[in-house]
Amino acid sequence: MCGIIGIVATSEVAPALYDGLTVLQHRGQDAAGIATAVGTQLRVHKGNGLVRDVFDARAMALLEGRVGIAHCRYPTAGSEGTDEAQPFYVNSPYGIALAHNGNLINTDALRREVFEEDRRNINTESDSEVLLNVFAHELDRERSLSPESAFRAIEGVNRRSRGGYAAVATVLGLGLVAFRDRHGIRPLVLGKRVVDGSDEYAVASESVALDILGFERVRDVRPGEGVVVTARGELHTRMCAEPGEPAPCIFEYVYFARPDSMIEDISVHKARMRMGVTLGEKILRERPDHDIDVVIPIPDTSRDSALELASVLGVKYREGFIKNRYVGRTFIMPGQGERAKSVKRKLNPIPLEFRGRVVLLVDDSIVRGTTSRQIVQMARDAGARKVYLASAAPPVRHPNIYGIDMPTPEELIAHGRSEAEIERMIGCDWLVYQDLADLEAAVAGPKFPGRRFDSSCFSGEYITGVEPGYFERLQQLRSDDAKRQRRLAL
Ligand SMILES: O=P(O)(O)OC[C@H]1O[C@H](OP(=O)(O)OP(=O)(O)O)[C@H](O)[C@@H]1O
Ligand SMILES: NC(=O)CC[C@H](N)C(=O)O
Ligand SMILES: [Mg+2]
Repeated sequence: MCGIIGIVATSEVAPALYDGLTVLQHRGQDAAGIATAVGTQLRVHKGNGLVRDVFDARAMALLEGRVGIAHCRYPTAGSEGTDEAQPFYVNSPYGIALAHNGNLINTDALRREVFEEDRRNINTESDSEVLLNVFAHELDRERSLSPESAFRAIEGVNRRSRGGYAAVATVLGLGLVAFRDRHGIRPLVLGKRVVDGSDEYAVASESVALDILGFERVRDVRPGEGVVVTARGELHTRMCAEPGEPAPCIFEYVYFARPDSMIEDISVHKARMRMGVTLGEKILRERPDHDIDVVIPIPDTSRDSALELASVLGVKYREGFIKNRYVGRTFIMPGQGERAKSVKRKLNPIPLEFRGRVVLLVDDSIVRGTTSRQIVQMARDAGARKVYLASAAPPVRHPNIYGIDMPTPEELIAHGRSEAEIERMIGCDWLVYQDLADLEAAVAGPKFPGRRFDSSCFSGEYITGVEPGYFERLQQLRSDDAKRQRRLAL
């Protein structure tokens, strides 16, 4: 899952883009980049690493301009190489830089089309470079450059592209362009601030980026909608696709987004608290005579749910694992070896919270099972009498194809396994998962009952449909094994 942000201001935007990226860092730790428009030039600086490692004073000085976009990357396509860091750039028409969060599922067909019919070169394996070239080609068909022509180009993109995408672009001579796929799978939110009487706008993956930059959250960009903010600060919006059924990704609420963000008018923090309540109620239903002494969250993401769950059970909540704040998120690391090592470096138990106790560990989700297997063992080693495990999300049994890098069913611990088998593999005394209907109701909350989400990694239902052979090809390209081979070749 990547983080994107675009800003049009009345003063230099690079410092704000940088600050915005630092609060979107949890969405992608592999690479980062900023592109700004100044006069007739696009300035781009990008590289592998965390935001703070990619930019230094020299790079920031280069990034002049009052219109710009930025990206932090967690790859779902292509390699982890520097040349696939974003934003991507094309010099024609006008000069366009684009940053993308999501994953296209018709990349191969589009890549062929772009080369054979649009006669454009794609230099990397990245789906985002394909998306940029589709947009560039569609814009090139227009006679002039205006918000209207950009909207028609976005219509073209939406007609041709399938998958999950939220994108920001800067087009020389126009300003900032942003768009979102017709199901709104990936998030994108619009913000506004007034500086010395002038309007300034920003779009970002998460509202937390708007908050820290002093932009007020106006609303989410609608599924299929295009947004243009001209370099002079005029906002234009238009629907650029046949309306599709909205299906925002539920995994944003489960794991990806920061709790202090609002997505689709739903507070991520509140959604997680409600997940804790419904999971607690399930435990009370299924194990009314439970013997749990203490509820312990697996930091960071599960905290909101664990606290509420403990209160529903009427059991005390304790922080039993201390997280090394200098180790990043482990789930979004590229290789299994690195992920497994990082859990140990990241979490350390406080034995007195475990010794002689029956503990219920709570995590937001169990994906590959890397975290839970180690954590359960750590709890036992720290002296727990019994170790139970609760997951605020249902079993992840199916690949995600819209921007979360879980492409290979065999790598998912729950794929093709019953809950009893998973329990045995994880080594806990019992395991409880949230039911999907409860998760969806918890996220929708009282304000949006019955709202539909993209829950494909739990249900196996893909709102875009999937071409035959797609999963097999994805697996060949993106399994941990394939990634290891590619890294060796770099
Ligand atoms: O079953 P797994 O494959 O281990 O994946 C699931 C775990 O990974 C994530 O934690 P992560 O360390 O990435 O981030 P966090 O600190 O935000 O919880 C998530 O919160 C789970 O703890
Ligand atoms: N997680 C994402 O949003 C990834 C964006 C894009 N598919 C890439 O791999 O760079
Ligand atoms: Mg975690």
